[in-house]
Amino acid sequence: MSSKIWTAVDEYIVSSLFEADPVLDAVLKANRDQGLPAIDVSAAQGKLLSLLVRIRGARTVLEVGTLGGYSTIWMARGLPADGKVVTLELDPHHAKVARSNFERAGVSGKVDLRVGPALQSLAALADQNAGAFDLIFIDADKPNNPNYLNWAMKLSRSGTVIVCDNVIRDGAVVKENSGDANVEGARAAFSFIGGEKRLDGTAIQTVGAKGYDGFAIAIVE
Ligand SMILES: C[S@@+](CC[C@H](N)C(=O)[O-])C[C@H]1O[C@@H](n2cnc3c(N)ncnc32)[C@H](O)[C@@H]1O
Repeated sequence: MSSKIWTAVDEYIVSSLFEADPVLDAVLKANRDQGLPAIDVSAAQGKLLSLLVRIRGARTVLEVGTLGGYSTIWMARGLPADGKVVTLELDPHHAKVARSNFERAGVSGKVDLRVGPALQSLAALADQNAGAFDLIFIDADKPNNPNYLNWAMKLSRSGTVIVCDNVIRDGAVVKENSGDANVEGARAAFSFIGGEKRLDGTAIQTVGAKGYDGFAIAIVE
């Protein structure tokens, strides 16, 4: 089974279930034209995030790792009119592209984009009593996964849903001492979720246009 068929099935999912979406197509085009790496979530994954926001009845979302705002837009679309996504991005160029994408998608009023190292932005959010968030999506530098999960616990309440992306990594997650900091970050996410009594979680392996990976999902008890 090759990644070609995974991509074809992703295209089938999108063409069967989604309306044509020139805005999101333009967002992805802008991201590539502006030199951002193609590490946005897939359309099927973005829709899942949007559905999770709706299923949770979330009004407030925290995202760690904006890139060009593709996943942010999907989640913003799942929120009610007065809902808010706070999204954190290190790279000023990514943030600039994301801002113009939020305008393009008509979600600027729902998005609070904060530029800088996420650990600093998270500390500032805690100082400002900005939590508790209803859903938290962690998708930034993977070695910091346990630090982000630690902040997520502080910025959550009972019922908060936490999603952590890229935790399977072509199956390398099962390797101890892989020497790969991203794999170690994925394993650290599992250790954190498994070791935190207030979290009840699982992880789902996925294949698709983005290859073989997966996400962890947990709820705060
Ligand atoms: C995988 S991309 C995010 C993709 C985005 N969630 C999407 O699906 O459209 C990861 C992003 O995290 C950002 N990032 C990396 N380290 C960071 C840090 N320490 N603080 C904040 N953002 C960081 C990167 O610049 C990159 O834009």
